[in-house]
Amino acid sequence: MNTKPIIALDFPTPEDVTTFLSQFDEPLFVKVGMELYLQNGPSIIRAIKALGHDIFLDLKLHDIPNTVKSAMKGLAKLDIDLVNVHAAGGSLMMKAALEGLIEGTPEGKERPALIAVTQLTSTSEEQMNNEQKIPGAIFESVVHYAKLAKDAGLDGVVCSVLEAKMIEEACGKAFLKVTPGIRLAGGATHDQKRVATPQVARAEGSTQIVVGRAITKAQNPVEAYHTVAQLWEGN
Ligand SMILES: O=c1ccn([C@@H]2O[C@H](COP(=O)(O)O)[C@@H](O)[C@H]2O)c(=O)[nH]1
Repeated sequence: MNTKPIIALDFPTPEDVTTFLSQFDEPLFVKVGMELYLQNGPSIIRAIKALGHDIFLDLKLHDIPNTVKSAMKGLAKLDIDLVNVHAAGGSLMMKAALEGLIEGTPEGKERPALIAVTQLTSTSEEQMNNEQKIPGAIFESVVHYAKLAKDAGLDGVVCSVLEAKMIEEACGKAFLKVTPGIRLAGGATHDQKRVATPQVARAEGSTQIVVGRAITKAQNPVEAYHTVAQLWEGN
């Protein structure tokens, strides 16, 4: 799996994406989320892939197993590298997602990696306790979901940097720990609750970092990307 920082393309239109990507002269790893995909559909994936970039399709599927399986079967036909579901959908749903992905991947193509969202990085422990009615520390819930995802045969999870080391201990180094909530030191945290810098992400065992606004809203996005990449790579 590509280890470049994953840039979250949280834009509404293909024009926004083209304008943003045209500033870069290298292949990137980008994330297409709900905002972009739900307004533009599969054509946006084809357009980004034609430019030579790797794609994480971040749709966080969460439904009954049969529905998720069928949806994954369809998504597997797109040229994507990484896709996800919510671990809260349960073991049967995660297994069904994997089956759909395997069945839908065209012959001769590598199946996209499949990961599960544990607890969103915008969720605080207090919120989890009071709103989801899950008692205890948030890391316990995150590690529990990571183990469920591993047992269901998934390739990894989305978690915050703060839980990456514990997941590595529980699920192994090769299990993907994809961590959003990345900020440069002193940067605005916006709606994120469990944040860390790229340096801490590297030290804690994240396998991939996801960076949105710290790059896309920067005055000079290319410079911000290279700063993040250097800190992440330890240069
Ligand atoms: O737990 C999660 C899962 C997904 N995300 C997504 O990552 C980016 C983060 O954007 P920033 O601007 O760097 O905060 C965004 O697309 C989310 O949908 C997440 O943040 N947390």
